[in-house]
Amino acid sequence: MAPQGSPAPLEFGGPLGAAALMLLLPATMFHLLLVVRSGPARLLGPPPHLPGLDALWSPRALLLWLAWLGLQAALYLLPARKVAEGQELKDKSRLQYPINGFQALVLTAVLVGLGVSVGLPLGALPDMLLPLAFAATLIAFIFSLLLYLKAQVAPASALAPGGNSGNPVYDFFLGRELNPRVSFLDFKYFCELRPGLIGWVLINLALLTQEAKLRGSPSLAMWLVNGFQLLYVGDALWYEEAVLTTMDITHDGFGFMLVFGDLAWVPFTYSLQAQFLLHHPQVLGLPMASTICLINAIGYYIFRGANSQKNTFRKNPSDPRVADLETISTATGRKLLVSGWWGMVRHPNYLGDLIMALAWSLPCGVSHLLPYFYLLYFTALLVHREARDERQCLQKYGLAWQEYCRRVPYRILPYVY
Ligand SMILES: NC(=O)C1=CN([C@@H]2O[C@H](COP(=O)(O)OP(=O)(O)OC[C@H]3O[C@@H](n4cnc5c(N)ncnc54)[C@H](OP(=O)(O)O)[C@@H]3O)[C@@H](O)[C@H]2O)C=CC1
Ligand SMILES: CC(C)CCC[C@@H](C)[C@H]1CC=C2C3=C(CC[C@@]21C)[C@@]1(C)CC[C@H](O)C[C@@H]1CC3
Repeated sequence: MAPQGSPAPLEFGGPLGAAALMLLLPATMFHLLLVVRSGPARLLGPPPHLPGLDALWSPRALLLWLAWLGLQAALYLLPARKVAEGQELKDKSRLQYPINGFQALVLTAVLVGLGVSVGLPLGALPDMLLPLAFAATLIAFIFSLLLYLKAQVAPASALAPGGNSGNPVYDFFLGRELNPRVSFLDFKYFCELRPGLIGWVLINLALLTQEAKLRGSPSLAMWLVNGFQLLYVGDALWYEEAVLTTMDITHDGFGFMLVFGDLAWVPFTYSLQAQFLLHHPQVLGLPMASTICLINAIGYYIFRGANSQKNTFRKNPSDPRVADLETISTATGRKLLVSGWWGMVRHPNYLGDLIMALAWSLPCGVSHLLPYFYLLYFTALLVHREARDERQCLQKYGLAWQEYCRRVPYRILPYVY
């Protein structure tokens, strides 16, 4: 299907950038998985050894990851407490999405609990991370290829604004179809929240279990990392409906970037701090632990406050919780908040998220840079994402957006950026 209308500007450095990222992202993930278990655990040093194919390839790991995807897909298809409508599409239709992500998290916890009580060796998972990550990467490449082929027969109205440049490498990376689905199973929405996010907290739990086995009990640092990240994932699934308005769902196609990000990058690199703690135990005193909890609480307060304020406002601007906030009118009929959290900086939710990212690394001490990888990567991701969002908002809201930028000059960090 030929791309329609004026071509969207190329992002991520065009085809060359896309090709480089397709190599760099898996390479970085494997580098992290290898160095985290090495003695020096140097983020920038070479890995202790290069694994042979026998260390990477395991049919058992592939089957396990496929079974995991199958289980999460089955939980997705269970009756939901609510069915939400997505944003209006090019053809004026709206897709329907089940809101049962939190239910999937709870049911997974129950199933894992039952499994462990009858001898499921959860503690064996940390030793399988390398072959599991390899299986997830293979699945990501094959799945992205199938999605690319599926898009060849999709109607033009189903294609994403980006990801249809005509260059196969670029389009494979960004994704051609906006909302690929088979019947009620929406692949992008499913992958964004379920297998990766729930897989991440399950890997964390396995690392905690293994630490308890090795050292008698989990360390305070491991409890904090598990608790903070469980709160983050639980929150994402509780407020699942909010993901329907993110640029990933409304703007980006579903290609290698998101498929790999959701299925491999999130579970295997976002669990880096817990992996680090298993191999490099840290002693954490109560005063430091309390300070870190306070930092996480402040981050969460800003993150949740900002996200909820915008979501409430977008759902119903006359809701008493947001009705008093100052706004700017736009030509589209929608308004922009210019006081409250969104009057402080233009992306207060990113600020809260970054503060939490800091709190997740601090339990790992300050002797290594490696556990701070997430904070560094996430800062780069959010700065880039903020710039992409601003471009899209300028296109959508024109002068009103310029006025908003004038009234709220800082993007993420007040008086700094
Ligand atoms: N852990 C991770 O890896 C990641 C986490 N995140 C988190 O996910 C959450 C969602 O982030 P993201 O999808 O990037 O986008 P946002 O939730 O920040 O949404 C941006 C959109 O909000 C609307 N908006 C912007 N300014 C205003 C305003 N002043 N008043 C009203 N509406 C406004 C615009 O859409 P419109 O006007 O059309 O409503 C804009 O496109 C964030 O908390 C982020 O930190 C994001 C990426 C990765
Ligand atoms: C591998 C690449 C560098 C980029 C991959 C990006 C993805 C990992 C992220 C893109 C947007 C995401 C969002 C979330 C998780 C990470 C990805 C998939 C959340 C679900 C995290 C929890 C928040 O509450 C909502 C987020 C929405 C966006």
